[in-house]
Amino acid sequence: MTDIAASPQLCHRVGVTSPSRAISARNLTLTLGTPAAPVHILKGIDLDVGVGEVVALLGPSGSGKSSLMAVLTGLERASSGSLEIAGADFAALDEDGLAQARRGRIGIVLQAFHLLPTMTAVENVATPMELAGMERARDRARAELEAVGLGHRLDHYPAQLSGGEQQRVAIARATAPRPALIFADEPTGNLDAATGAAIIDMLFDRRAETGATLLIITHDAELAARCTRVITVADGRIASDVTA
Ligand SMILES: Nc1ncnc2c1ncn2[C@@H]1O[C@H](COP(=O)(O)OP(=O)(O)OP(=O)(O)O)[C@@H](O)[C@H]1O
Repeated sequence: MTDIAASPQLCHRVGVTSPSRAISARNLTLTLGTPAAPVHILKGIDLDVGVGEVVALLGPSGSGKSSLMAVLTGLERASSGSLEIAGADFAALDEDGLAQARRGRIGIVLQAFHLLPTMTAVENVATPMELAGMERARDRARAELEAVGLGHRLDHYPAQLSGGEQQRVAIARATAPRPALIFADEPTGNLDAATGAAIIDMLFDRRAETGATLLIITHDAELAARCTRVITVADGRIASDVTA
């Protein structure tokens, strides 16, 4: 009998472990608002993203990019459709299940950093790993902060750091658990151009180092050009999908 676990190629084919697709979504919809006044935000999204792809998500304001990211990260439950993220069936999970599936699988970087103000840089990076029961969380947090050039800021609080430094902490927090996927929503939106460019270099470097799949929401055409694939969202649907 073939030992599936001992055959990575077969694992890929049968989808037992190490799925070759990071994202597989079929006919995803998201409707919010009230029953009397429903807002149809996502209107049937079909999307496959392979492991290691670097995808830019473009589209006009209000087109549904952040909502799509919220669904793909499990922060928001789709109203209908199927969704597999790094081998986990997100459509079948309840809130607790989604939270658990996110841990270690997904790293998120947002425009507004979202660091905890009462924790130092190393605590901000280590705490999610500690909560997820990962070993050596502090050591890993220190190493990741060193990798983003903040080895000299480990014990600083967010208020003692510049915007660019805070975003580097947020990147370290997202990448330290070695997630299969990193999602970034306009990660340079609060930074000046030079700092923003340095942050993107850092994010791309860390992604390359970890082999994660990266999906990044941006309005910046230059940044989109650095991605291997550009998806445009319009009115809750995928309007175009171009692989370089
Ligand atoms: N909780 C909610 N209830 C009702 N409508 C919502 C809710 N959240 C978002 N929307 C609407 O869904 C649409 C898509 O919003 P979303 O934030 O996903 O767009 P976006 O493409 O990310 O926009 P931007 O580029 O401006 O950030 C918008 O029209 C927004 O007003």
